[in-house]
Parts: sequence; structure tokens; C-alpha cells
Amino acid sequence: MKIVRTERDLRNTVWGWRGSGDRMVFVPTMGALHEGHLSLVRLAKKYGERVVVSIFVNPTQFAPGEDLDAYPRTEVEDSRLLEAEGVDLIYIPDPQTMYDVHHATSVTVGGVAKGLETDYRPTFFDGVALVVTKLFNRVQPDTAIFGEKDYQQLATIRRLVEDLDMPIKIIGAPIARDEHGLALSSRNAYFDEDGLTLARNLNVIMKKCAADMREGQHVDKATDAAKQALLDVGFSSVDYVEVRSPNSLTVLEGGYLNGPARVLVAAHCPNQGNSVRLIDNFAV
Ligand SMILES: Nc1ncnc2c1ncn2[C@@H]1O[C@H](COP(=O)(O)OP(=O)(O)OP(=O)(O)O)[C@@H](O)[C@H]1O
Ligand SMILES: CC(C)(CO)[C@@H](O)C(=O)[O-]
Ligand code: BAL
Repeated sequence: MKIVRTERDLRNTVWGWRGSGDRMVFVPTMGALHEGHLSLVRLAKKYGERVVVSIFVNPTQFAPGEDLDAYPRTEVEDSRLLEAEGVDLIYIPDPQTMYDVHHATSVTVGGVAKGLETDYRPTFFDGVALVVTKLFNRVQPDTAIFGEKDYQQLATIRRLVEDLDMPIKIIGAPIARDEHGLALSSRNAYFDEDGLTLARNLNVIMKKCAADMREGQHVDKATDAAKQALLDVGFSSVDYVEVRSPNSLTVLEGGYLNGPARVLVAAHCPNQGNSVRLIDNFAV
């Protein structure tokens, strides 16, 4: 397994593979890897001969006051895990070379990227779209894998690739959960024992919400009950519990579900005098 940090070293390696006809599958990450990331890597291996993973905590997707500095960084352990999975190359770009002092270009996705996360992290998807565009241009993969845990992000990347004619196949990977149903996330590392116990209520409450809607309960009633249940168990606030169509993420009219939908949640879980923002989503 190779670890490269410069654009030149990256291009030298991937051009060699391209020349020999190997298909390249790319898994972009922010590191602090867990089983969720490794499940993406395992899926990646089914789509091509070469797997590239990037590790980059992208400053442009963090707003001032968010956890850019605190975000866990575990490069040595990450490399060990990826080597054990048989990854071919890890790309760890230097932030200075990603965004030099002259950088002046933005990438904004509309439609699916509006609402939900954007109501609470207004510049988040601009940062994600920008860095993913740059990473795609550098790596030039045939296929890229993104987790359904970040469901709106996956929909945004699909839109980006379609709209900007990027010849890259986007694959969504199912959400990996712990034995209590909590979606794995690098930010779970912030939790102490009590925080983790509280966080594990999220999926239980949301599964009930999904089941109630499936059984014919009005969407507003089910989502309001889920918000209240989250607050009742001890969540400090709920950014949203919303039901959307599964692909375009449009708001569903009528109040009752008569086809596939997705219920998405973002809520703040108290932890050591602070709080950790969790996102999750479920098919209905
Ligand atoms: N539990 C999971 N199941 C499936 N995919 C996941 C899971 N967690 C993360 N991913 C995916 O891994 C990729 C890299 O995500 P990232 O490095 O931000 O990890 P993360 O655990 O989502 O971190 P964060 O705590 O920032 O949300 C993304 O495509 C993301 O959707
Ligand atoms: C896609 C991504 C790697 C862009 O920084 C990030 O948003 C993530 O890890 O989900
Ligand atoms: N997995 C999404 C990255 C972020 O929250 O910044």
C-alpha cells in the first residue's frame, strides 16, 4: 500500500494504473476510520481493481465555531486499518496545497443540497462540493463510494456529478451501525459512557417514527412525536426530523405516505457538559 501526499505522486501512480487498464474506485474520508468506512472500502473492491482512499479534514466544510480543530485525527491507526483491508493507495493532501492563497472558485449545488443540513450548516455543502470536485479531478476515479449515513451529502454528490458531466459512477453504501443500532461516526469518539448510552436512543426513536408512518400515521404526528421523544430522553435540541422522497429529497405532500420515503434526523446529544450533533436516516 502506498501513502502519497503530493498531487504529483498521486497522479504518477494513478496514471500508471489507468495505462494498464485497471478500474479505480475512490473512497473519500476525513479519517478517524471506523467499521463504517471499512464497509465502504470492502464495497469499493467489488467495483474495480484499485482502491484509493483519501484522508482530508476539509476546512471549507466547517463553519467558524464548528469542530475543525477538535476533529479526531488518527492517521497511523487509519493507515494500519486500510492496509489490512488491502487498499492500494492512501492520499493525504496537505491543506495548503488543496487551497492555496489564490484560491477563488466555489462550487454550489442547489435542489437536493437545500434545506435539511443546509438550514443548520449553511456553507457545509459548498465546502463538500468544492473538495469532492477537487479530489475527483486529482484522483480521476471510475467509481466513488459514499455512505448513506450522510444521505443528503450522497444525493448532493450524485447531482454534482450529473450536472457537471463528471464521468464517475457514484455508489451509495448502507449505514453501518453498532450493536445498539447507533450509526457509526467518527464523532462518536467524543462520547463518554453516559453520552453513548443516550445517543443510542436516537435510532430506537426514529425506527418507531418510521414504523408509525408505515402503518398509516400522519407524517406530522409521527415526526412531532419523535422530536418530543428525543427531548424527553435527554437530547438537548432537535434540528429536524423530516420526511422526504428518497431520491430528489423533495417534501412529500398529503401528510400520509403512499410510497417509498426517507425520514432524516439531526439532533444534539449532551455529552460532558457539551453536546455532539448526530445525524441519521431511515427508509420508510
Ligand atoms: N456508519 C456509516 N455507515 C456508512 N457509511 C458511513 C458511516 N459513517 C461514515 N460513512 C461514510 O464515510 C465517508 C466518510 O465520512 P467521514 O469521514 O465524514 O466519517 P463520519 O463517520 O461520517 O464522520 P462524521 O463524524 O464527520 O460524520 C462518507 O461517505 C460517509 O457517509
Ligand atoms: C465527502 C467528504 C470526505 C468531503 O470532505 C466528507 O464530507 C465526508 O467524509 O463525509
Ligand atoms: N460526514 C460528514 C462530514 C462532516 O460532518 O463534516
